[in-house]
Amino acid sequence: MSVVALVPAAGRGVRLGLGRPKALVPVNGQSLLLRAVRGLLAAGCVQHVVVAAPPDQVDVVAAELAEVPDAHVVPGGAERTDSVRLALDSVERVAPDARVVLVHDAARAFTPASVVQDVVRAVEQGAPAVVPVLPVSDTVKKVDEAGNVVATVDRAELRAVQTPQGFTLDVLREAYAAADGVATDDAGLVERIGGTVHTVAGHPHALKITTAFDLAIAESVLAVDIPQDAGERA
Ligand SMILES: Nc1ccn([C@@H]2O[C@H](COP(=O)(O)OP(=O)(O)OP(=O)(O)O)[C@@H](O)[C@H]2O)c(=O)n1
Ligand SMILES: C[C@](O)(CO)[C@H](O)COP(=O)(O)O
Repeated sequence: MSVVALVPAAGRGVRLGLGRPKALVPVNGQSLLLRAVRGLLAAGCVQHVVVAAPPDQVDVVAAELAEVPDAHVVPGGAERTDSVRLALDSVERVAPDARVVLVHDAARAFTPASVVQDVVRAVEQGAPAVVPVLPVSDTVKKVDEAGNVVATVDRAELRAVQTPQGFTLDVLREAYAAADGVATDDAGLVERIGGTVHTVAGHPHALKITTAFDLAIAESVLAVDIPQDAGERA
């Protein structure tokens, strides 16, 4: 039985604003996608990777991953959920012995190996769905359409959710089969079918590179040779 990781990498990177898919943006000479895929395989518990590429850039992405024999590339879709679904559809062909599946954003290219290992371990120990989380450090307020504060939310009950998210293959397939529309994360689809989603500690280095500021952080801090688990975990 093996572990397969699905890597949605078909986004356009609009908020980053570099005019190219974010996954192909290099940090210190290595693309976010290559870093994310190498990071998954280096964790030692993932055997197969399926990357969802922008449909018009499948060849470019395949060339980017040419040196990674365990990575397969499929065309992605219009929304992240569509891209994950298309990658999931290929698992039977690419990794027929897989029983555990991770879904990991290419944009979280600096995720430490320990987070990948903790998520896989939790699924293998019996959790049907697992997400890495961090506590929320800001005060969080709910606002109305006019921008006025309606309530202050108790942040002790809140967590910011990262990837990789881990699932038994059966549960993720069931969640996607039942999915009506998109979700901002894959565990959300498991919640919709009444599944229990377990949490493990995330890591600040697993941030999602979304804006130019995030990229600057990666270029100045994360891409240097730091111990994988340096920094605070939840
Ligand atoms: N249709 C899409 C949209 C997003 N993603 C992937 O989902 C992850 C998280 O998405 P996000 O950070 O929002 O990336 P983008 O969609 O590229 O960002 P933007 O909204 O700024 O264009 C990224 O690895 C992205 O490539 C995807 O595979 N398919
Ligand atoms: C899946 C995710 O990374 C969990 O935090 C996040 O929801 C992706 O969000 P985006 O809407 O694709 O930026």
